[in-house]
Amino acid sequence: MADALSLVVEDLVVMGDERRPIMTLDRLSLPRGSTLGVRGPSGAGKTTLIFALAGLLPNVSGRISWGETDLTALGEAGRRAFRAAHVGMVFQDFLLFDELGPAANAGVFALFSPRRSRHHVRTRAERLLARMGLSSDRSSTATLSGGERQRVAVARALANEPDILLADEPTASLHREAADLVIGDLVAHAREADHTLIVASHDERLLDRMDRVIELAGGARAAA
Ligand SMILES: Nc1ncnc2c1ncn2[C@@H]1O[C@H](COP(=O)(O)OP(=O)(O)OP(=O)(O)O)[C@@H](O)[C@H]1O
Repeated sequence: MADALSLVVEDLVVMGDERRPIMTLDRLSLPRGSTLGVRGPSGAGKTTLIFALAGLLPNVSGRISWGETDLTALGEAGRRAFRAAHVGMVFQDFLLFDELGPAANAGVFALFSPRRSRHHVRTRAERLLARMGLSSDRSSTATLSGGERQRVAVARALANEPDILLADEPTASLHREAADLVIGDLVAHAREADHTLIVASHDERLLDRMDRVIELAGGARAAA
């Protein structure tokens, strides 16, 4: 596992399809291994910030430095390599493979892992699913409920033990009890080994567990 990384964001501007800024953040500094919540009204740019921090967006100016690496100075291939080495993501709309079962989805990173760590990723995925109360022997995720799909997506992100975990509304489609379990898993993952955790969320129970919370106002320049 790679060392945890600190984060420095400066003068971040993300441009939308019409070449207009859709998210701006003046400054954010996060020590390695800390947890951050991002709140803000719908459309404020929370998803955009999470995607930019993962290096998923092309039209980004300013600085996003994870340790020594400035993502805004890298091309697409460089950002992809950085993501593969460091970043786990929980997407708002899950992005599961419907035709694969929960275990195959949660353990999908085993396919891209070095041979020696594949078994570890798969075992960890199955352990996480069991802890979340999900049977791993179904052959498809198409018929799972929204909450169940959410838990598979969280298990997938955690199975790979990323040193940076970015999550977009990870509890949005869960009932309270399942949401609290997922919150416990995300925070435990961060605390276990000084992993960095950044979550965009409206869930106050989740935000309360973060070391810090920043507010995106949308449109206006934000600083943290
Ligand atoms: N590629 C794009 N081109 C133009 N505008 C975009 C693009 N992507 C997002 N937007 C707009 O940018 C704004 C921020 O979107 P974003 O999804 O980041 O908000 P959010 O805070 O995550 O909202 P929600 O809480 O509803 O998920 C929105 O007004 C959205 O419509």
